[in-house]
Amino acid sequence: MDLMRHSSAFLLPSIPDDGPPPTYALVVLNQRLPRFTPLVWKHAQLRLCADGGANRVYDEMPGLLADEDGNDVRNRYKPDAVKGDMDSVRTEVLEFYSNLGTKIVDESHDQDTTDLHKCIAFIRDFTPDLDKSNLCILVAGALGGRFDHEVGNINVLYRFSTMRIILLSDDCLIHLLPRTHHHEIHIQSSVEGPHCGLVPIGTPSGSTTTTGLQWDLNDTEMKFGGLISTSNIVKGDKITVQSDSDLLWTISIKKV
Ligand SMILES: Nc1ncnc2c1ncn2[C@@H]1O[C@H](COP(=O)(O)OP(=O)(O)OP(=O)(O)O)[C@@H](O)[C@H]1O
Ligand SMILES: Cc1ncc(C[n+]2csc(CCO)c2C)c(N)n1
Repeated sequence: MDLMRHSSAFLLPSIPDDGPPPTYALVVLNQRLPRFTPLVWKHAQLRLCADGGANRVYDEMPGLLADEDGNDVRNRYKPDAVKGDMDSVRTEVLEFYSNLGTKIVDESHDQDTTDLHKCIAFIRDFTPDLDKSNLCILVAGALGGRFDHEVGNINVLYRFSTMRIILLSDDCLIHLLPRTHHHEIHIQSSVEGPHCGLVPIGTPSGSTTTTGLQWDLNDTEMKFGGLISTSNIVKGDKITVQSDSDLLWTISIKKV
């Protein structure tokens, strides 16, 4: 079985030169911007706002870069596209970015998929210039907030399970570990950990085996209603996971 490597290097000021770095794309959702949004914005080669996410960039980016001129920040942090059903983005914000050259994609006819879903499908299908050979999509503001939205955001990990997508908040990140691979998670201990979890959402896991955790699993069954691994602790700088089911990996983000 093939090995999949994971790293939160995008939270570091500069990405270490220890192998080919992923191409990052950023999707900003309609929640308070995580404090590291300007950093991941710089690492990303494509930046999208999901509907009301554009209001957040417009309203909050200047506050995250308080030592810079606010108007200058607004002009420099220009999304490549705003996409969604357009019921939350303000008209003045749409006009501001469209005058700067941002692509506006109105999909108000589709009331069956979320704005995040629409953004991921757009990245997959309509960005021919983006190198997708090692693409990692970062989603800012995906956690903490309305529970229906959080669950909808997690469901997007499953609907696009062959794409690398990382849900982010100020406090933690979540991504999928597909059962089709063995996994090696390289811990960036200056910015993440030690609290972590492995959660079998969707289907129970008959067997999961890990190394590098305080409470490692050894051919262990996990299911809702039984054991799931929450409040675990990373011990080493490398965690390995193999499972017969898709699992969610979550790790805390440090307030540095
Ligand atoms: N409170 C929240 N918690 C988590 N994610 C959120 C939250 N609010 C918005 N989002 C995410 O941001 C995206 C865009 O948000 P927006 O408010 O524009 O959506 P919406 O479709 O108008 O939502 P609704 O009509 O259900 O309030 C959503 O699709 C969702 O992924
Ligand atoms: C069974 C079912 N439940 C909820 C919705 C509503 N909904 C889901 S995604 C979305 C778009 C949000 O921007 C809306 C309105 C639906 N269509 N079908």
